[in-house]
Amino acid sequence: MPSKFVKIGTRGSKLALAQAYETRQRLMDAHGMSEDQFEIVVIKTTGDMILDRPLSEVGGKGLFTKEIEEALLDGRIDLAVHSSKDMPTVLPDGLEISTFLPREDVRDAFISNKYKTLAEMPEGAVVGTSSLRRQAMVKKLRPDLEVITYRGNVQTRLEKLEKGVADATLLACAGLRRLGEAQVITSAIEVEDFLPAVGQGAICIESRVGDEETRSMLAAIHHAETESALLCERAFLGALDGSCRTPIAGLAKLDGDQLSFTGLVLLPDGTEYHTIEKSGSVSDAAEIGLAAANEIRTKAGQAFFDAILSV
Ligand SMILES: NCc1[nH]cc(CCC(=O)O)c1CC(=O)O
Repeated sequence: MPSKFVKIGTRGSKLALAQAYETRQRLMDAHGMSEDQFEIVVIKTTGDMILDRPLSEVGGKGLFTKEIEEALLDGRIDLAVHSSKDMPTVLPDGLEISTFLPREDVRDAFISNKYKTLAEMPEGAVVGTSSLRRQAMVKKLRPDLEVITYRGNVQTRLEKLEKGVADATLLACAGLRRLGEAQVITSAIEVEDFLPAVGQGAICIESRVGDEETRSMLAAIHHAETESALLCERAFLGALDGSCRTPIAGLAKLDGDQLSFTGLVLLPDGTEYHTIEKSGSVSDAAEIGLAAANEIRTKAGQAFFDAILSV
């Protein structure tokens, strides 16, 4: 049993705290540790402070991670818990993603008090979302709907729905489940219709390179299948120079030692999109993601990528 006192760094949103508590609980179960051997250290990030603009307008990478990574490098925390979806593909020197927890439901949820599915919405109905990927995919499936962008955490987005600012919204099933809010899901949208963001539903844990004590403690809660899927998806995103704010989707599925990846890139207005499918051995997860990125770049052309990366 680790004798050390463990400091877990996290953002302060309800979802981030739920992820930190899940990590703490898994460590307690794996090592017979007690809650008082942990401290949850809440760190405010740039992304938490700017609430009045879409993140795509704020720009810059690592809006939800930079301040937490500084605390990790300074030794103020021993490990940081993140949504993989919000993690940049390039980490600062000296840090690594050492651990993935078992992935939750990867699907997006359709949430509405008026309609049961996206397909059922009448022409001109309003979907509110903060994500360019979701905006683009709604436009691809239903060009006749209106999409408005709004920001805020899961709670404030649900409140906006209550107030009638939009007729429906889309959120990750995983986040809602972790918040204990799964009852608000009107219907889960299958990934064949609505491809999730790279990393959606997967919690990852970042630690210092060379901190073997923390690493070996974390090894007991690591989920290798999730890591393989994420290696593939993050290689795809990284090679395309995308982030959680670009209209890029990707999902790797594992079946025994086989991995199949689907990737999708879209213009924000949904008028043009390109898909790619690649499969191979799980041991080549990152190579499959890279190959998919190279093929989709050739397929879509550089002008298309210049357009989506400058939005
Ligand atoms: N960008 C915010 C964010 N980051 C991770 C999740 C959901 C949880 C997850 O995908 O693990 C969310 C909210 C959402 O998209 O609904």
